[in-house]
Amino acid sequence: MRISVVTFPGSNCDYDTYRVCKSRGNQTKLIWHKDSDLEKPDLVILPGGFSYGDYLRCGALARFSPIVQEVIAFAQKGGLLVGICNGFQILTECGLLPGTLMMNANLHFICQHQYIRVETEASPFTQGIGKGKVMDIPIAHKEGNYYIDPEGLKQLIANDQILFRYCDKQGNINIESNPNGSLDNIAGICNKQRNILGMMPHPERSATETVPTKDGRWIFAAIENALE
Ligand SMILES: NC(=O)CC[C@H](N)C(=O)O
Repeated sequence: MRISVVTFPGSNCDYDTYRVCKSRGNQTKLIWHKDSDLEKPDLVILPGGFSYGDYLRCGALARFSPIVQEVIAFAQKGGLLVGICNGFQILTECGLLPGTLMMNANLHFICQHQYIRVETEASPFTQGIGKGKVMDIPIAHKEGNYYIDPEGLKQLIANDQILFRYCDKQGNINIESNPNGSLDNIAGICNKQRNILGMMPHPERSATETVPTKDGRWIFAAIENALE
C-alpha cells in the first residue's frame, strides 16, 4: 500500500515511522508540512515529535500547517489516517478526534515501556489482533493525559471508539496501570466513522528486529490487511 508520513518542523519520529512502513514492503513517502499534495496515499500517518517546539500547546501550531487541510480532506473522504503521540495531539487540535491531551498527571515527561489492551477489533487498526490482547508498546510524552467531558466519554463508549487502554501485564486496567492520568485509562481512540486513529504509544518504536518489543507490528499488520 501507499503510505504518506508527514514531517512537521520538530517531528522526530517521522523517519522511524517511514523506515518501519518501508521495511514492511509499503511504498512510503515523507511529505513536508508545507507541501500541498499528499501524493495519493492509502494511509496517512502524522508521526510523533515536538512540532513547532511544543510551544503554546502540543499540536496547536501544527494544525495550521498547509498540508493539514489536505489531511482533513483525505480523512473526510474516508482515507485511513493515524496520529501517533504528537500526531494524536494534532488530530485533537484539528477537531478530527474528540477530547484533548493534557499535561501528564505527574507533570513529567514519561518515557517507558507500557502495556496497552486492545478494546475492540471493530476498526481497520485493530481488526484481527484480538479483543483483550495485551501489547507492550512504549510511550514517550509529556502531554498524554487524555480528557473528554462526561457526555463525550459516554459517546466514545457507546460508539465503541476506545481502541486501546493502558493496562498492566495481565491486562488489568486500574490506577496503577495508568501512566499519565488519562481518563478511563484511554490510550487510543478512533473517530465515529472509524477511519481515524489517534494513540499516544509508539507502535513504530516496537516494530523492528532491533528493539526488544515488537508488538507494534500487530497494528501495522492490521492496517495492511484492512487495505488489501
Ligand atoms: N513523542 C511525542 O510525540 C511527544 C509529543 C509531545 N512532544 C509531548 O511531549 O507530549
